[in-house]
Amino acid sequence: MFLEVREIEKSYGTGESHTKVLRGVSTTLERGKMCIILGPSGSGKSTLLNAIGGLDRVDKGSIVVDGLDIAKLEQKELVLYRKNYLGFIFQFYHLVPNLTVKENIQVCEYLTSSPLDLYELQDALGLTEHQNKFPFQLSGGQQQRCAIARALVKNPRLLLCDEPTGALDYTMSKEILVLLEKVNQDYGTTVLIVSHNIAIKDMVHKVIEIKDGKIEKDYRNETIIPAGDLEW
Ligand SMILES: Nc1ncnc2c1ncn2[C@@H]1O[C@H](COP(=O)(O)OP(=O)(O)OP(=O)(O)O)[C@@H](O)[C@H]1O
Repeated sequence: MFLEVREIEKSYGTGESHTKVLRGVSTTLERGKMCIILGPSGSGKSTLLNAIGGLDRVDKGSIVVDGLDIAKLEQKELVLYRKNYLGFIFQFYHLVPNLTVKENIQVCEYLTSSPLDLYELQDALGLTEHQNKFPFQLSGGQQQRCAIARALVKNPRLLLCDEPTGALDYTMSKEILVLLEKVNQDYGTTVLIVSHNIAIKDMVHKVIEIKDGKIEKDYRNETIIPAGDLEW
């Protein structure tokens, strides 16, 4: 199994402000599959994604990614894990404002000895004509495409997406979902998406629904609908 999450628990705060956010979460994901984590606001979706991404530590349980038990890693090893295994996409792109599209992607290209071809990637993501523009000269969808290219250039094994379409309108959201699907198909990248958009559950291989820090539903889709055909 590519990803195995076993009985993880996570709390924030102490005393009266103590909140148990993840209460024994277990799940798995096969290599090369797409998965969505759904659930109400505050249910623990981002906390789970951040734990898998090594951005936050869990209190109990284990998270094994491609054979690596990340809950056991020291801080320096966690940095290497994020560098060597992961790509991140967030709701608000987080591009470097004074770098062009191409330069934003290059920042991550230098993180690996075997990056994907920058120009092919720009082409695949429709960024070639925008490569010399700065983020403020781009639409939200174009900025997110740049963020996807930046996450992908180091050819990560796992792409973690926290509300990747949260700041985009319908058309641009769909364009980004089609791209994520293409990335999964063309590069075989395992993709884990946190979103409030329940339509996405029809285009992914696996659906996890969280409520109050526990998994309520966890199932595989028998059939999946192409992202371009989703309606919401
Ligand atoms: N660093 C933190 N310190 C304290 N509490 C936190 C921290 N991060 C998250 N929480 C709390 O943990 C709970 C779960 O947060 P999380 O962001 O995982 O939820 P979510 O399901 O992703 O919500 P949303 O859909 O609104 O983004 C919330 O009650 C939140 O306030």
